[in-house]
Amino acid sequence: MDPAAQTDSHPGPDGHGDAHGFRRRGVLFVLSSPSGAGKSTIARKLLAAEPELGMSVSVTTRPIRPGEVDGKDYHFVDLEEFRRMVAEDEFLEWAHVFGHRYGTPRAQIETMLAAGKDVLFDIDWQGAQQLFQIAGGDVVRVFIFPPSMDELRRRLSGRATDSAEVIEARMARAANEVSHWDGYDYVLVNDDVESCFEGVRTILCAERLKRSRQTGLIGFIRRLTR
Ligand SMILES: Nc1ncnc2c1ncn2[C@@H]1O[C@H](COP(=O)(O)OP(=O)(O)OP(=O)(O)O)[C@@H](O)[C@H]1O
Ligand SMILES: Nc1nc2c(ncn2[C@@H]2O[C@H](COP(=O)(O)O)[C@@H](O)[C@H]2O)c(=O)[nH]1
Repeated sequence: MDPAAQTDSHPGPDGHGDAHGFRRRGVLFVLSSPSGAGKSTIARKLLAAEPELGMSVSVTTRPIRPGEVDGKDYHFVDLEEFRRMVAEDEFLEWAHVFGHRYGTPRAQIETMLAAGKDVLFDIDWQGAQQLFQIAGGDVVRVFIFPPSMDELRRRLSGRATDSAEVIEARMARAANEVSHWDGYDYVLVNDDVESCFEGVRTILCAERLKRSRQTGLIGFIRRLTR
């Protein structure tokens, strides 16, 4: 990634920052969990609630599921095209997950950051680690636990998008995914969708504030106290 895209301030509508005069840069916001714990569900709610947040749409060699839309849920490609993208260094990170390949295309992230957006990533622990290294540690990583492994299995079955064989493979990998939880900045349990969403949204808001630069703060305070 172009380091300038990652660290530059977004000038905001008045050229000096956001509506309050604060400069800020894009937050790289990662959600990981074992498959089926609910991160896509939380991600959808977060994107609907936060217009300044853009979604990183991954490229995958996995077959498309019923109901998925190419270009919205993923960019679905064959192995040859994925290999071409790797060879031409088009990925910020990529990994083997559940027998398929998944990668984050670099160009869309640069475009969103240049437009002043924060970026949401739904990626596994391998992707979170790679992104952390690329971004020099300036990544917010949230790990979502299911309430129990039985409930995880119920959710994977209830989603009705995968065969029994695929569900078993994902359950078999769940313990491994969970074992990486302590590499994350925040950990939440998705027992209830609404409260998990509120938790994730609170983390995003707090991290945005932490990164705010106070360039316009003095003027803002003067205007307030005039
Ligand atoms: N808190 C919850 N309570 C009950 N069901 C839930 C909850 N959160 C999500 N679900 C349901 O669980 C299923 C799996 O959720 P989702 O697809 O969001 O998981 P995921 O972590 O994104 O999975 P994957 O990694 O495979 O993409 C969906 O059918 C979703 O509606
Ligand atoms: N390292 C990456 N992991 C990714 C990426 N896109 C998705 N994922 C993760 O793969 C699994 C399976 O997803 P599914 O849609 O097949 O259920 C899940 O844990 C995702 O978070 C990526 O670009 N890089």
